[in-house]
Order: sequence, then structure tokens, then C-alpha cells
Amino acid sequence: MSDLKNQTCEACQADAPAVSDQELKELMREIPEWAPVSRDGVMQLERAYKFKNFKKAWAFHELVAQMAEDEFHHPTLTLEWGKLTVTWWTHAIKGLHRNDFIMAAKTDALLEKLDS
Ligand SMILES: C[C@H](O)[C@H](O)[C@H]1CNC2=NC(N)=NC(=O)C2=N1
Repeated sequence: MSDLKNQTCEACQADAPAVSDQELKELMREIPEWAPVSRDGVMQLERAYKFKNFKKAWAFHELVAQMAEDEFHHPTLTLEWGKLTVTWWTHAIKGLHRNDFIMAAKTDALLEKLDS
């Protein structure tokens, strides 16, 4: 079991390999709260985090945005009252790269940084 949350993203070019079906299955085991979704034929990873109000969701949004910039790999973030939906995929390959699983695991790890 690789420790995805402690890995870093690699620079992603257009010819980078998308994860295989087998790799997808294996990697999903490490991020069980996430769902693989297909949008307009593009495979993505998505998780909706629930919070007690907008301010908490906003605080988590800030943490995720900063982490994305630090790793230079960016998600779609949908911020609502009491909820932040995070979606990862790799634009350069129009699909899922190992980077997306690393970032999903890092996103889960960020929850512990939120003051309760
Ligand atoms: C120029 C290009 O946008 C950059 O290389 C990075 C920025 N962040 C990125 N984020 C994501 N999710 N996919 C990318 O392909 C990507 N590319």
C-alpha cells in the first residue's frame, strides 16, 4: 500500500500516462471516500466534504487551494454553505493521472489541519 499523501506530484505533460483500470482499482482503495466520475468522457475523482457552516467550508477551501498551488496541480472547488466539493483530474491528459490520487489523499489529510 503506497503512502499517497506523502508523495509529491510529478510535472504532467500531454503524453503522460493515464492510470489503467487496474491501477484505478488499486488506488481507489487508498481513498475510499472518493468516487471516480466520468464527465464529458473525462474521468475525475470527486468528494463532497460537509461542514457545520459556510465559514468552516471556506477555511477548508483555503487550505486546499494553497496546497494545490504548492503542488502546482489544481482542482475544481465548489464552495457552498456547509459543503466543499473537490474534484481532481489532470487537464493535460483529459483524465486521471497518479497525481490526482496523491492530491485526493493530501486533501483528506488536510482535514486534520482544520481547527475543530
Ligand atoms: C500550464 C498547465 O496548466 C500547468 O502545467 C498545470 C497547472 N495545474 C494543473 N492542474 C491540473 N489538475 N491539471 C493540469 O494539467 C495542470 N497543469
